[in-house]
Amino acid sequence: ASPWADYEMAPFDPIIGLNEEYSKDDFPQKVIVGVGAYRDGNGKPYVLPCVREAEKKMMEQNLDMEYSGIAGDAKFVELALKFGYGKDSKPLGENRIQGVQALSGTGGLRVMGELLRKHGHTHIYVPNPTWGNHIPIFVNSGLEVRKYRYYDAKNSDLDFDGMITDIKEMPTGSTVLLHACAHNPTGMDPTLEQWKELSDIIKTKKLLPFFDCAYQGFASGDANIDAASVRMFVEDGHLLAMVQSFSKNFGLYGHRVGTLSVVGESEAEAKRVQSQLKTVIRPMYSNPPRHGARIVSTILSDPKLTQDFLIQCKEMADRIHTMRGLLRSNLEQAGSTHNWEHITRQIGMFAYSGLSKDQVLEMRHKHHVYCTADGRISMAGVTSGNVDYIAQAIHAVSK
Ligand SMILES: Cc1ncc(COP(=O)(O)O)c(CN[C@@H](CCC(=O)O)C(=O)O)c1O
Repeated sequence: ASPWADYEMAPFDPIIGLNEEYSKDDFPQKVIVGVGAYRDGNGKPYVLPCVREAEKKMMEQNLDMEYSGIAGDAKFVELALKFGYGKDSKPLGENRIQGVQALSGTGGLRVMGELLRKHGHTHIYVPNPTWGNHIPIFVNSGLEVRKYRYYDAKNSDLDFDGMITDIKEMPTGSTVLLHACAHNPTGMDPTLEQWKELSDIIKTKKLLPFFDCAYQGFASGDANIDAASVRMFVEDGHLLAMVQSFSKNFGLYGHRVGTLSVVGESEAEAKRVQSQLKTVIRPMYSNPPRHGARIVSTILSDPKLTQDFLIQCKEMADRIHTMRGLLRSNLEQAGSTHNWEHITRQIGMFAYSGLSKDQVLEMRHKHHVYCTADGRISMAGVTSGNVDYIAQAIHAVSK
């Protein structure tokens, strides 16, 4: 008999699997607002012009195709950490922040999950709700995933009191995963004052803050504003970890470009952690791909290209912001009596609509509008051409 005879068909991925179902739908006005990947005003994937510019520059350099180091492209990591932590970051200047190139956010999260388990951690706390893949990433790392309250569905708002209460209950030394900005899937972020309160309580509790920074520059349109939470925690003296993804802000989705870094008490300590990260990486995938890291490195080491990037990233953020206003006003014009102000209060890639699973499935099967089962709408998939149709569909299933 075949050695594969007893393999079951695995279920579709709740986010990426939606593409598969959508592609089989031949309804002419079908719309997908599932995967958090930016689309331009015509609903098409968007390659930032500064990325094309960078590739042109790279083509002239006759670059080799040698293996990268286990920790990846050192120049890229240096520039990426400066972009994330800030060029004036004190610990960065003291070399107390050390990192590795990661296979984008997912890869960085998994490597850190493996490192934590390898060094005796048994659990990690993630927000409820959180990006769906966070859970299997850490479960497969061998960690127990615990949740802390994050969202008040009744009021479509942050459940800050619940969050603080749950954090106060966490055992000392626990790792607490935090979305640096543009929380996925709710789009609800703590205010700066709330981040300050979180920093104080996390410090008092001696927890390990682990930032997932997947939308820097893409949320508010300002890369410094979007990194304010991480930089505040570093200012407050936290020794933390951060994953950076360059999928959305640089539009490098399929190039798998990211970093994983730690802030240590000393340069030597941070370098010891970096060396341990390399022992996880080597037997997992050995070393990361070069092209995407070279693109980011080419952009961030060229003042003109950096300026172009910041403008082009802001343009993406601004388009999404405009679509939020349009979706909300179209819902109101469609005659919906629900309060949709949370759509314009939320930030980043996603609107957490509040639609129930049944309403989502009805919208999918009857109106051919595809969002994830939790009611999350990728605002990047909304355009002035389809916003009315989407609003009508949401209204039809929620009146
Ligand atoms: C908070 C968060 N962290 C990490 C990632 C991982 O992205 P990388 O490309 O590995 O850096 C995502 C992407 N979440 C999007 C994209 C599709 C997906 O991977 O699920 C989403 O939720 O639709 C994310 O939203």
